[in-house]
Amino acid sequence: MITVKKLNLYYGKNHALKNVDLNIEKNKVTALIGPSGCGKSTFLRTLNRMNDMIEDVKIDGEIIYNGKNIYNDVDIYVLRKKIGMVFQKPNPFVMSIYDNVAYGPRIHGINNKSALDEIVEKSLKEAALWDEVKDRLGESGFSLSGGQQQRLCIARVIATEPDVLLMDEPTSALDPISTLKIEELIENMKNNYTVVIVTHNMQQAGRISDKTAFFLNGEVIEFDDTSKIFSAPRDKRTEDYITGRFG
Ligand SMILES: Nc1ncnc2c1ncn2[C@@H]1O[C@H](COP(=O)(O)OP(=O)(O)OP(=O)(O)O)[C@@H](O)[C@H]1O
Repeated sequence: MITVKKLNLYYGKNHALKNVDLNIEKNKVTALIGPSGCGKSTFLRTLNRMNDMIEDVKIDGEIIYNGKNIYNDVDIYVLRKKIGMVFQKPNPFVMSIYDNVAYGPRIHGINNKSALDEIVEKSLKEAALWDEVKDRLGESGFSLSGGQQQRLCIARVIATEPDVLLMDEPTSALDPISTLKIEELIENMKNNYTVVIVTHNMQQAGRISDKTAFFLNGEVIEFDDTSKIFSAPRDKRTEDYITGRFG
């Protein structure tokens, strides 16, 4: 799905990603784990070129998606539609629940009311939120609980029909019950999408991901099936991290 080859990223003089090679497989959940500041979020953001907006960033290497290097000949607008992002804190727009979900499709030229209705319903259903909001679609997105707001943000991304969902600690601001709902949702979503998720929560990575990449100081130390990483890691540093010896 996405092949990353010899990716290096510098914030000024800070070499934040070092020769990262990684293969992100279609319809799988890939977890990125590692101690604070090791480059997980930076890596996630390279996948839809969110770092481009930061001053003084230099990137080399390749990220091949659909046969093309996204840093060469790709329209960023189209790329971000296909590779969507969900952030740590739910960030609904200051508009109704309906308009939050319809926002992306409208930007991409869909204005027909019944087509939009259909997309809104389908996206909210996929995000496991429809039953809770179907009678209050005109209310503000901010009238929802934190967990519901995060599912609304997921519905908003799904509405533009992405292939890949990037999630940066999507449950770290949520209570345990909302967290479990989002985890369940992520497990179901992999039938239709490829998911890459940054998490600090080892149990979460173990529960929901198929593949895990362990980052340390900007390098990928180990990348394998999640079951293998957690039961028989090859590298001592991975073992030390997952058993809680540091980080
Ligand atoms: N916008 C930025 N400008 C400059 N340096 C940055 C920026 N974002 C991150 N960095 C630096 O890049 C390195 C990696 O940070 P990053 O946020 O990717 O790590 P992380 O593993 O996601 O950390 P955390 O788990 O704490 O979120 C750190 O040294 C950080 O200070």
